[in-house]
Amino acid sequence: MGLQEEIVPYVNGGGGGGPYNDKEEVEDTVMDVSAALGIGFPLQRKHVIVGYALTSKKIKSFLQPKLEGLARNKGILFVAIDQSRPLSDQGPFDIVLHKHLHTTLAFFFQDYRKTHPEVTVLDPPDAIQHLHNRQSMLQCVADMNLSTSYGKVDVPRQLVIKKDASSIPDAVTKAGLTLPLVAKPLVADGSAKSHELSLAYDQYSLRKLEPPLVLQEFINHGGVLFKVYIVGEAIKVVRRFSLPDVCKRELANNAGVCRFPRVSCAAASADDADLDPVIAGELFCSSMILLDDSSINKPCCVSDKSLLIYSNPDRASTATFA
Ligand SMILES: Nc1ncnc2c1ncn2[C@@H]1O[C@H](COP(=O)(O)OP(=O)(O)OP(=O)(O)O)[C@@H](O)[C@H]1O
Ligand SMILES: O=P(O)(O)O[C@H]1[C@H](O)[C@H](O)[C@H](OP(=O)(O)O)[C@@H](OP(=O)(O)O)[C@@H]1O
Repeated sequence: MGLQEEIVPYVNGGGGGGPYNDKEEVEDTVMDVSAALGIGFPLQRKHVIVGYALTSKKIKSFLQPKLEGLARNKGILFVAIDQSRPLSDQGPFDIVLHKHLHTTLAFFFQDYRKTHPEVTVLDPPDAIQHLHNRQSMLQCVADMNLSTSYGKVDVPRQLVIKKDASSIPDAVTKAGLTLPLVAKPLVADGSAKSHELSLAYDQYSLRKLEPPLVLQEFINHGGVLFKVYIVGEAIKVVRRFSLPDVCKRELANNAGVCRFPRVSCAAASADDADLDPVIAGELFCSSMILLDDSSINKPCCVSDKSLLIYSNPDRASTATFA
């Protein structure tokens, strides 16, 4: 069985909805990702050991038996890291993979990277610290100030409320934010609570929210967003259904703050959906899991945010990280 046959069922989760739908793309991406991680096929050595420190939730969703079996057939072994013990007492590892380290292990990581420079640590804790906060994580996008003839990359106007919910209405007025607003927990630590988002139609209802939080202006973007997965040179864009546009009439006829579910998850694939030509023509990335080249053995930036595409009156598109 070739690489493609082995990977596609897993990558598509058997029932579609995964980021890849085309066998060639799967193989190209696996090769690109392997090259980005310094894994050459056929493997130059007996096997590559990937140590992982993941939550049980992430292990369940990511490290599925099909992936482990496929990896093993290619000489790549996934080994769980004991998060209560120093990394140097474990291994040996060739690559270390983690997400949302708790402080003990983050401490072990810093020491481990000094004593094991030969090991590729993906997303070194000190390089992704700013991503655990919904204000600082978007700052790197705002600082890019990226604008071309095709359009610009932007972030929604937003306001951070650290405490005292009663002050929110006045703060929104003072900041000049336009309703509706998306309310998001300030902390983005991967917990279920960090994904509890709400849509506010009037600012006085905002008093009910629980700081610390970020209030973002809602950006109409045609109900579709784009997610980009990048590891080294490997790039994959998928389209996902998103929150529908909010028109003025809907805004006038609605009040309060409404919690909404996780709308753009893998099951909400819009890859085969008919897109508004204006949006479809301006392919930008959206919620991006960015593991740029610098993440391999160097400080890196991992971005995992929703990027919304909408067209300005001047026809140029704006890609907005949200
Ligand atoms: N400013 C915004 N304007 C319009 N829609 C938004 C905005 N911010 C978020 N959304 C909608 O809310 C969804 C979730 O937003 P976001 O990605 O910030 O939260 P999240 O919990 O990190 O999501 P996930 O981890 O599931 O990708 C987005 O997919 C998009 O549909
Ligand atoms: O659309 P996907 O499945 O890529 O969305 C991911 C999202 O990009 C983040 O990776 C989430 O991880 P956390 O921020 O750590 O929660 C994933 O959430 P999870 O609950 O499924 O792990 C999303 O699936």
